[in-house]
Amino acid sequence: MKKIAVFTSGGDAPGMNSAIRAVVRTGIHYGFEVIGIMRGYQGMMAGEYKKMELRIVSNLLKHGGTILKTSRSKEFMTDAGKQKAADFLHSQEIDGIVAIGGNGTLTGLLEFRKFYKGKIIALPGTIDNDLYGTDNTIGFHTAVQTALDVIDKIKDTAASHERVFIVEVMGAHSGFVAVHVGICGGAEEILIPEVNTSLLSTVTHLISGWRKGKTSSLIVVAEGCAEGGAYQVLEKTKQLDLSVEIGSDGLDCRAVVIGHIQRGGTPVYFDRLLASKLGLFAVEKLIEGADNVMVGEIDNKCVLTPIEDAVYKKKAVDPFLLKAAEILSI
Ligand SMILES: Nc1ncnc2c1ncn2[C@@H]1O[C@H](COP(=O)(O)OP(=O)(O)O)[C@@H](O)[C@H]1O
Ligand SMILES: O=P(O)(O)OC[C@H]1O[C@](O)(COP(=O)(O)O)[C@@H](O)[C@@H]1O
Repeated sequence: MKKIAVFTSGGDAPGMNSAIRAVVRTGIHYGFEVIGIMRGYQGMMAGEYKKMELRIVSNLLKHGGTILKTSRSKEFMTDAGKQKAADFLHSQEIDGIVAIGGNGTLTGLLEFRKFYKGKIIALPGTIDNDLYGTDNTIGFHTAVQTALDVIDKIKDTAASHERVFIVEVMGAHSGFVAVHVGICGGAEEILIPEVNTSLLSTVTHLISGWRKGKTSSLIVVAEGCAEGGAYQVLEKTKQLDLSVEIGSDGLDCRAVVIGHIQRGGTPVYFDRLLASKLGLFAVEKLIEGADNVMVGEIDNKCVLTPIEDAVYKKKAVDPFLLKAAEILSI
């Protein structure tokens, strides 16, 4: 093995740059040529790349986003697209690829295996933390901290106006961000895709808190929860008949969608450290012959998991955290 390629794909996540830096520096340290493919699978099909030198990755640790850019590509989902991408890698004599991305990127790698002859290794880069085989994904901690900073501000207004705020965080299919943000932001209720909750019981629980002296409340909603996003939850709440519980005035509710702010910004130390460790580990394992695996960290140890398991095995939200969220918000 002489030449490896690194790329970022799918939703960007803070810490991806630290991962690129670690892959490039480890590769060069062990005497490899490292190239950076631009714009994920899109750039791989178009043959867009640059040779990565040591100093290209200088001063990167503190920057959000990804210097290699990223994309979501429909063409790569076709066999013709994957063949084009493999032809490019074969023409450049690339012996192994290091992919940094989320669930979709890794699903793409499983398909790509049939087309590309070299070795394939993946790093978990997504704010969603929804990959099996790692306790945390690169970007998750920063996204949680960013959402929490917003919620701390919103809670000032909630307290001053004695309001209910329904705040939507990212997570189309998973509630990791919502649960962590909810516990740390002191949410009365957390709605996530993994748990079916009735809105009536959510609001009834909220009102029981007001009866015990609360004068403001926070509901954290993951964007993909069954009741919909924050604005849908707000509309449905308005339609509930709460006159018996709280009189004719109802609840004074507002909805906020935090959105893509959660994907950007300076990575917190945890994401830089995780990305640095996993980037180094990935290249070392690639050199040793690892293939079709994702690197991750479980109980502080770097581990390998087949990409198939990382994608298809379900990482569950910790039931202890759900219990903590419920008990600590009474
Ligand atoms: N089943 C699939 N087959 C081939 N490529 C896929 C498949 N699923 C996803 N991809 C590729 O991976 C890209 C990134 O996936 P996406 O879900 O958008 O982001 P993420 O990796 O952050 O979850 C997609 O735009 C697509 O090109
Ligand atoms: O950037 P887009 O296309 O609006 O994507 C939004 C989605 O990306 C995420 O932020 C991250 O998900 P992925 O890393 O799996 O792409 C999701 O939480 C959200 O649903």
